[in-house]
Amino acid sequence: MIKAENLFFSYTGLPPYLLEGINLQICGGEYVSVMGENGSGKSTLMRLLLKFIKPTGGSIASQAKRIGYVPQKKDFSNSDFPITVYEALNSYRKLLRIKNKDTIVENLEQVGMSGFTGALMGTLSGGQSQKILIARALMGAPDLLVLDEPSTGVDRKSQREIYGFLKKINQENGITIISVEHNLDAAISNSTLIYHLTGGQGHLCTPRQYADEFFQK
Ligand SMILES: Nc1ncnc2c1ncn2[C@@H]1O[C@H](COP(=O)(O)OP(=O)(O)OP(=O)(O)O)[C@@H](O)[C@H]1O
Repeated sequence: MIKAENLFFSYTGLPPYLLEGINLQICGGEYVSVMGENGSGKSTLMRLLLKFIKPTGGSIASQAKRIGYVPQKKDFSNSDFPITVYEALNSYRKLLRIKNKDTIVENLEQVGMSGFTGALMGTLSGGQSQKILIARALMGAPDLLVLDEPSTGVDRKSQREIYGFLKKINQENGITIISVEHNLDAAISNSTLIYHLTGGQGHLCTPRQYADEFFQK
């Protein structure tokens, strides 16, 4: 699905490198949680995989047909440009040139937010906005969904709903998921693999192996 080979990256293009010789292969159908300390380069690695930025060295190959992206939580409350949930999704629908307007309600239904079409984005709670961002990312039926800290600023109930939903679309619809996580419980109980990034390098392991390593420290 996605393969990074000998990936080097620094924001200046010069040493020292933030990412140093990353080799990562993620097969279709996996649910990979990317863990690591603040500043270890998790979001940067996601931006590289999404081709938003170019690697300083190495290569990235992706076989994903369509990628949905849920960025780090945004605060819509102070927006100078108030926009309803429907408008937010409809503009994205137009961008993707999806003709069927029913897609908007169908996607909102999937995340349990169909009653919120007329709500202003700025009036939604953290969990509600995150669900809307997930609904938006699912437009166009992606085969790969990339999320950056989906549970930040989200209460426990909404976290349970969001992770339950992500696990469901991974297991039932076969959508590959790569999710930057600080939530250890969620990573261990939901993902099929964990990618641990530290000191510019990473290693892939099972949630079980990760938990064993974590609790031995
Ligand atoms: N656009 C940028 N230009 C220069 N440096 C940046 C840029 N974006 C991030 N950095 C730096 O790169 C390093 C890694 O940032 P990144 O956001 O990838 O880490 P992270 O592991 O996702 O962190 P966190 O867990 O805090 O979200 C940090 O030192 C950050 O300051």
